[in-house]
Amino acid sequence: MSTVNVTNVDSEYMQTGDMDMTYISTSSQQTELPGGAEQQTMRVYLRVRPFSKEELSDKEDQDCVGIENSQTVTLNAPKGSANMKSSEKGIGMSLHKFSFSQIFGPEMMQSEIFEATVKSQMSDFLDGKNALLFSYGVTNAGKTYTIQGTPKQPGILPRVLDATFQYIGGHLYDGMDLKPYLRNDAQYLDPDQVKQEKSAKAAIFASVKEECEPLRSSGLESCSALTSNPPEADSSQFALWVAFFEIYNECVYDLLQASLCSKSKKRSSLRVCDDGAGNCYVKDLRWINILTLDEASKVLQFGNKNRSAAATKLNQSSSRSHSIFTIKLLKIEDSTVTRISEFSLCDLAGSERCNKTKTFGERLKEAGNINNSLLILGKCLTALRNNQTEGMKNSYIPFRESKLTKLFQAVFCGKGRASMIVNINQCASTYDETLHVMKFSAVAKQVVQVIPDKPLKSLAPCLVGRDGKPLVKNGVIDTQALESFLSEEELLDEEDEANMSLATENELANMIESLRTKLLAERKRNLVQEMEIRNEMGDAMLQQLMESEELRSRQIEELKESFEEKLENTFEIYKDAIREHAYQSAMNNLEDDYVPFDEFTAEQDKVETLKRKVSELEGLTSSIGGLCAFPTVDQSCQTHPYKSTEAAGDDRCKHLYKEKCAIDSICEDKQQLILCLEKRLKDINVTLQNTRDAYLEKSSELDDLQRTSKDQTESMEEILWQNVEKDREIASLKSELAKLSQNSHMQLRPKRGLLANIRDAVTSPRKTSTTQTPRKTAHP
Ligand SMILES: Nc1ncnc2c1ncn2[C@@H]1O[C@H](COP(=O)(O)OP(=O)(O)OP(=O)(O)O)[C@@H](O)[C@H]1O
Repeated sequence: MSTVNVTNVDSEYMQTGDMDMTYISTSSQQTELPGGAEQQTMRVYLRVRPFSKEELSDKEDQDCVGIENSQTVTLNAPKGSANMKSSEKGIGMSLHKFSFSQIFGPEMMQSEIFEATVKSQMSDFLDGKNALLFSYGVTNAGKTYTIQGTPKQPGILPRVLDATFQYIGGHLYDGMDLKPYLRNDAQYLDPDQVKQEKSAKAAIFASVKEECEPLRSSGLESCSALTSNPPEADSSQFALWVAFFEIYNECVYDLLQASLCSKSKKRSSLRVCDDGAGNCYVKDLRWINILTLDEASKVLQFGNKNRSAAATKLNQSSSRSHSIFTIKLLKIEDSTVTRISEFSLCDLAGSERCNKTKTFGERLKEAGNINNSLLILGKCLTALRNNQTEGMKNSYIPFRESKLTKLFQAVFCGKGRASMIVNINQCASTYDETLHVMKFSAVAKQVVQVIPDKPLKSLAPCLVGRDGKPLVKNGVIDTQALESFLSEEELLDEEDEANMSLATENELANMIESLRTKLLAERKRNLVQEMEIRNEMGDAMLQQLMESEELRSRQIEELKESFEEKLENTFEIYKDAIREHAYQSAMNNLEDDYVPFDEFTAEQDKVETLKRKVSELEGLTSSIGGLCAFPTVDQSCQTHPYKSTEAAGDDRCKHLYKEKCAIDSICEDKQQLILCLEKRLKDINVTLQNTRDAYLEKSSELDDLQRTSKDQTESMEEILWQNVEKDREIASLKSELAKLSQNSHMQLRPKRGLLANIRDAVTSPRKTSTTQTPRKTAHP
């Protein structure tokens, strides 16, 4: 096996060689947090028990356990063990290495164990904080020996009691009228109740009188005081109350019930309830006020007599239950309890497996329950560890799945410091179970605890009277709150079966009647609560809907505005472009035929003048023709008798005729010009017509564009219409919601989950609205 440096390695386990598996966690890290709180990994100690004579003669010593140093131990699989067999098949390793906060070898004395393990918890306890110590291991590994010890070798418990009495010194409160109540509170007892307490205590002591050996006489001298005593001048006093109970087959039994000693009667189990602040406690558990160490010793002996100690093949006096001894220290100032701290020492049942112990019937059930509660403890520790590991998803911690973890949930969640002593023997025959225990402890060692510097304010005790109603809490009497959680805890219980078999028919009927009344009250309370939650959720949903509606309308308004602006801009651009285009086209067409206006009017004037001249000449010609028929040139020369006058007239005619011809030709030219101008006019008209056509064409394009923009406007209107539909949906949702809350007033609906109901309520109207709402037809 290769050696590894075990310090500062932070993995759960790592392989260090062919046949070597190392399970190490960072050795107990302690960090100071702001505000003085302390954060550290759970302290897990290992105690290795010495071999007994029988074990040595049975050749149980096969070097399975090797202590390397004060924090590292190796486990070497012996031949024939399941672990060796699987490692031979290539599954897993045969050599395992584990690290602990501290390892105690077989030679370690009880006093050394006490000093090294519970020192910090002890001072926490005396300082007003809670502490929890587990002993965990396979059966016959030395758990009870470590916790309780023997009269000659007292274990941790008697030493804790002794150290507490040493601390209290002369400040002991012997009034017995202030008693622990629920989990963290105290009750003020009237004289009658004090009498009852005294007689119960006397009954216990009477039954153990003869057998009791005072603890102090048997070796507690070495127990040193862990903290300095309260100063003499300090007027505060301390009362010490103890309880002793066991969890057997997932039922809680009080080990200090006097009746338990008689075998004829069946034991009644106690209920684990919630005090309303998330702290579980054992209801009706007997608390005994102890004034001396001798009294404590008697209480312990009495409880031990009651323990379920059924014989198994491995250990004739093996304890088959988890036994829990709890000490409560009440600090009393001016007749008021100002502080309560609790130290629980839990001796867990053996963690062996069924096949190994050859268990059958009742023993098989025991083993199942033991393994189950240890499994849940392991699950809780694993979940706690995982939740504290960065990057790991927060997982559910199954505290409430077993009585054991339910009771100590608060301690694991920061209301105290927990530590664990893992007990192992070195026997080859129990190697596989021992390996299992070691792996479990590797997980426990990685659980981080945050221990507050001062006792938590929320744990400040509440003092209650005989009726259980608080006298004062934070200076204010809060009877209503207490009443509500007391009625709750009555109803929170899961198991009454254990008591049922003992009850008479009448008692059962009464019980049923009272349960029915409680059930009705509980239903009523639930209904009110459900209504409140519904209303709250309804209001929240309505608020959310209104906000989202407002946001959507705002968005639509903005969208609409931006669209309109864009459309207007586009229109303007198109209009300008069309105007420009029409002008350009007109200019292009006109350019070729362009006649300056002045020239054109001058031409027209000339034409008019010429026309006038032509008509004058025509008038003149016709008047001459009236006097003498105008002859042809040859004819006039042959026929006229008076030649001289005739010749003069002929010349004039000829001259006129020439003038007329010249004028005719000018007229003809002018006519030509007019025709030409008319033709040009026609051409200009055609050009104008073309320009108008082009303009019309562009106009139609503009119309198209307008139509397109109209379509866009319509699609926007469509969006707006959809919005209206959404509004309708919202309105229908609101009315549905109102109906729902009305319904919840009217009838108690089966509790199938509030969220499911709301989801139904929310989804059903949506479906109908989407299928039935008529769609708006598009505008033409
Ligand atoms: N460190 C030790 N030194 C001497 N004897 C020890 C030591 N540890 C345990 N023993 C003895 O071993 C036997 C078994 O121890 P114990 O009853 O404490 O085991 P256990 O783990 O509590 O068993 P179970 O789970 O069955 O109750 C007892 O006789 C006890 O006295």
